[in-house]
Amino acid sequence: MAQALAPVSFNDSSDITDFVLNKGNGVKGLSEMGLESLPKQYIQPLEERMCGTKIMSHESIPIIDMSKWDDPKVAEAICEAAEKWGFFQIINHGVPIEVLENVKEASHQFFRLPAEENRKYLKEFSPSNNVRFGSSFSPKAEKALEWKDYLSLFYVSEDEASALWPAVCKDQVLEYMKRSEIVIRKLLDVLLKNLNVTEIDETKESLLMGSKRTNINYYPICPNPELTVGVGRHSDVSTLTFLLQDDIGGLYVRGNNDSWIHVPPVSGSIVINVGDALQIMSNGRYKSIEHRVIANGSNNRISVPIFINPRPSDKISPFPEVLASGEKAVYKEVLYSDYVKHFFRKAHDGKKTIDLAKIQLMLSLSFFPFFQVCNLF
Ligand SMILES: COc1cc(/C=C/C(=O)SCCNC(=O)CCNC(=O)[C@H](O)C(C)(C)COP(=O)(O)OP(=O)(O)OC[C@H]2O[C@@H](n3cnc4c(N)ncnc43)[C@H](O)[C@@H]2OP(=O)(O)O)ccc1O
Ligand SMILES: O=C(O)CCC(=O)C(=O)O
Ligand SMILES: [Fe+2]
Repeated sequence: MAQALAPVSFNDSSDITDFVLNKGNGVKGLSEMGLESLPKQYIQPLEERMCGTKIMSHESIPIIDMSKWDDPKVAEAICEAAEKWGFFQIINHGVPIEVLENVKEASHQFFRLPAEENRKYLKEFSPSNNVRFGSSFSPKAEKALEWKDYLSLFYVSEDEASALWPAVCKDQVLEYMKRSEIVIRKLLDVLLKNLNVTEIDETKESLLMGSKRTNINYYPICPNPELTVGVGRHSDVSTLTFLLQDDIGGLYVRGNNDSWIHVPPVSGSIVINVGDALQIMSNGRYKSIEHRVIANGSNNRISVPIFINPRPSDKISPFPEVLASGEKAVYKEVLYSDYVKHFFRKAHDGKKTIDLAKIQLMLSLSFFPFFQVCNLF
């Protein structure tokens, strides 16, 4: 049962920000007050709303059955999906359904806690930088806030997680992460073989899956879902993202020609998507595709992504094996923690984060005779 909130009235918009972000009520607190209309901070500009966009209802991202894992057709389907779509769903992946159900239930338990409990994990109060409760994405940088609360758990060790993660969900999240590991290794193995990387040594293991972060996203019922977003357009900064969603739906992936494609909930499935780090390491062969989540007027929604990342101290760049045939590097070397900080310090802005790593074509003006002539005047 949701906690009944004491009546709160807001005099101005800074009261709402304080209630949601500083007091730790989240948008969940706003939603449970039964607001009749969306506070103005959450109203997105027209171009960021879903209405008016082209939705390709007859298209869908691939669904890949992993039960016949050794079948070369499965590997082929995975690589093709990562190249063409950057997104696919997997079924019969080997993570027990019970583990998935338990993590969804534990996520609801966390978001059923009173605000005083959740508040303990706000950046200012959290016992560790590795556990963080928040709302929206980057509130200080955003012109319009997003209708989402989250708990973000950076994995360091079982001991640290046992000591610091919230008691209502730590065991279930740890089990989910442990069981997903084998599937993630299989996927990376296949994707890397296709790039002529036949051995994942210690260095590559760190670059591909040296750190893991699990987020629990909570999208409460919204009074005017058409005016806002759950999560704005972005690509993930991970190597791969392993995403569990519940049965509500609302995740959209960018398709061709400015269109959007829904990722329908499929019972027992996991959504896999390529992140920017793998796009960089594969020199653009695998694509991290823009995606977003709409707000919902009648149901609360939960999703639980595991972001598989390089270590913060790793320097990422295209793998030598990918460039061995003479292919030109499209991306330069970047320190992964710099890359992630750049992502977190701005509002969601589609695929712009990766510009940080792009090698810019320097056209020296003096190279062209025409400009040399102009320079004379
Ligand atoms: C929240 O909504 C989201 C999230 C996402 C996430 C998509 C991903 O792909 S997450 C995978 C990211 N990779 C990693 O976490 C592994 C590497 N980690 C690191 O490099 C570092 O741990 C770090 C994340 C860069 C933090 O380093 P630290 O030195 O501790 O830096 P800070 O100063 O604390 O943070 C910098 C800046 O980022 C903000 N921030 C930090 N962690 C989070 C977090 N978990 N969630 C949200 N924001 C975070 C922090 O507030 C700082 O900003 P300030 O303005 O406060 O200075 C996709 C879509 C979503 O909607
Ligand atoms: O909630 C979802 O389905 C996707 C969330 C997402 O894109 C993210 O957390 O990076
Ligand atoms: Fe995402």
